[in-house]
Amino acid sequence: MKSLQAEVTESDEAEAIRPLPWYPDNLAWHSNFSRMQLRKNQALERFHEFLKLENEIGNITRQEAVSMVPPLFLDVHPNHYVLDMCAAPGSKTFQLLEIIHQSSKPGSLPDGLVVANDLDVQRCNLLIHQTKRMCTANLIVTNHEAQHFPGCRAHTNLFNASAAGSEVKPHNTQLTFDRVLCDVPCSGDGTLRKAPDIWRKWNSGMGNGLHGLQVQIGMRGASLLKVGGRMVYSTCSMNPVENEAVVAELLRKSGGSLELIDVSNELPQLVRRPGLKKWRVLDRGVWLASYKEIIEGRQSVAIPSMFPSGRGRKNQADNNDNSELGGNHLDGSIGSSVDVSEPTVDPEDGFDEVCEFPIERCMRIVPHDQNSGAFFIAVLRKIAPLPATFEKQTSKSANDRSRCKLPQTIADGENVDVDAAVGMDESPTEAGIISNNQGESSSADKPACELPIQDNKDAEGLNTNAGDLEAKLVDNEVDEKAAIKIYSEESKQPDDGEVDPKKSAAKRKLQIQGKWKGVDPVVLFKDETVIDSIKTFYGIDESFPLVGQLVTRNSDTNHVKRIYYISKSVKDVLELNFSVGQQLKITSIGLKMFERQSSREGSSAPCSFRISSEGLPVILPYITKQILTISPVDFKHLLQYKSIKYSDFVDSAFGEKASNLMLGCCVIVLGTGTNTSSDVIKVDSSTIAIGCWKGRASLSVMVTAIDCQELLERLSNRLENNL
Ligand SMILES: C[S@@+](CC[C@H](N)C(=O)[O-])C[C@H]1O[C@@H](n2cnc3c(N)ncnc32)[C@H](O)[C@@H]1O
Repeated sequence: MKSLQAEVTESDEAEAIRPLPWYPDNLAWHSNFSRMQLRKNQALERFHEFLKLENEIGNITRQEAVSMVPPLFLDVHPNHYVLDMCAAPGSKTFQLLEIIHQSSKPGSLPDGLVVANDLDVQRCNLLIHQTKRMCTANLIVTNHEAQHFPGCRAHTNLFNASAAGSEVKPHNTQLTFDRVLCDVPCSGDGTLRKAPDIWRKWNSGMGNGLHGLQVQIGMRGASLLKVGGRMVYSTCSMNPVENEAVVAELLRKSGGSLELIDVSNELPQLVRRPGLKKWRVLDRGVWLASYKEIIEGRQSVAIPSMFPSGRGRKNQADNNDNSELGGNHLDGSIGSSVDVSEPTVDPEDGFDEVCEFPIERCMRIVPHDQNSGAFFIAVLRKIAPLPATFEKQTSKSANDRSRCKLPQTIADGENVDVDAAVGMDESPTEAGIISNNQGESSSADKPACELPIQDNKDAEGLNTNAGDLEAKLVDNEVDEKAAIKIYSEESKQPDDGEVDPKKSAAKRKLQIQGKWKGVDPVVLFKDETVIDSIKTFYGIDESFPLVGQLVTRNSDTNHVKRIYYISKSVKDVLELNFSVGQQLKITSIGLKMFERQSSREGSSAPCSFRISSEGLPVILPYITKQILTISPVDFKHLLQYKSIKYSDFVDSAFGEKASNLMLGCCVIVLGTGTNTSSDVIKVDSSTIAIGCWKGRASLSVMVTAIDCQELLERLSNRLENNL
């Protein structure tokens, strides 16, 4: 790689690419080339092509280095339930999925799952497009305001209720997570180096305007976290109001249930600086050392929790409850606004407040320490259930957002959290919500009562996505608009085959009748005739669980076009979601496993469903029919010519076996020798297999052009290395 650098810069002093020393197992590498160099420099053309191809396939993800840090501190294990609260465009979700899947053997799925949520529906589509490369059955994508993420708590009476035909098991009565990532919207000043525009646009009002929302998201994350679980709070901003102040407020509100973990022993090679113990708040050009200094009329903009002590002033205590941004002080029992004692003061400067928590355990990553973007990260552990008021606040607001029409009677009264129980519509008391809904937050999705929105005049140009500039595909090189278009066009395609205007109208009606307007319903696919025909045709081994783990997005099960496979963990969440009246607004779920054949030849095949490329790796070890191994030379020809007559295969025995397969989809596995049309097919992590169409006269590949290209490269590497 040094020579590559030399060719570009006429100097070989710096390395072209190098592994990031702090990333485990050398899995992340840093490139010194700018986007411009990659695009324009001819010497880098092949390298650039390689990056683009591998990115498209899903083998490489291009990402700002520091943006990869938060998931590492989550300490995710394959059996964990992980919630990524503000997930789009999904670079961290992808990393989380990689960790969940890291030790999975071919054909087996991890016990954990990732729920990736984002408020913005278009960005959710982008996330779906990005994570599709992962081919995972362990992901659910949802579209909620993170601060109101549904708790899906089933009422105890529902334990035996059959929802969508499935029983809810008592241990599965609430959606809680082992790990929660709050990579919240922020003002994004940490991305200044690569997004210099921020220099002109940024103002202190942006951070002040987001503080309340950030606290709310953190609070909701904490309430959805299991006791003993870890939560990471992160921003790509260096503004303490969006960072240390938020973390301190979470600690304050949690009343000792959350602890800020000292992670100085983790990723020791990552250079980081401690969190700030004291800071001042800038409001309209005035630096404020404490809440006491706020001028009249600005109390609803700069609030106590933005300051290191988190304390308000006595004569404001009552007013704060209703006027403060973000509704942090609703109940008056916990939190800063009602604490009238004098703030802690640093004796050295006489008036600056000092944060009472071990806030230095937070991490600040600054650009000049290791040539990176800037990031703020705090790692929290839940050591006890949260105080009732904290839980109540967050679950109340969540339930207000996901009302469902279930009876309000609670037979066994005691020990039931009435607020959190399904369908318990309490009158909402939640305080001001920063209106940052850019998505399709419909009126149905609005709180019944919204308190005043924060005075945001100062935050002109405030963009709750600004924090995402770091992830705004500057690195990913994905054309965001194009990807959204591709995805939405794809998702617009009727799931039920050909476009029939009558059918489309009926389908629209079905959707409108659903709980989440405009979102295709998730339906468990149970058509035994179809499932049996698939099982018989491909000889799918009984040990592969199909029943109960197939879903579609089409209520008209007779015209299903795509069938998705879900892991056991996703199935459990789905069943819980059914049982609580579909509180989760699911925009994507499962791995596309089977697709209906629509061609004329396809409809005359014994099985009308083909195996999709995404699903093939999961089901491959269980397929016993319609599967053959092929020699490298014939495989190469097949990828090059896309379709080959049976008599034209170099290995004539293979050609004959292929011609004897049943009409329809089949699976071709790359063998190692020259004559490999043997009957014994071994599958391991290095196995290469593709879906093909066994026609009357020829065998044709059923993979995309880009997949063919990548497979040809892999094949030539293998042949070169004699693998
Ligand atoms: C910093 S970005 C997240 C980047 C993402 N974690 C990644 O690594 O690719 C913040 C995201 O929060 C989303 N967002 C803004 N307000 C939100 C809210 N109230 N609830 C959920 N998501 C929100 C934005 O749409 C944006 O995608």
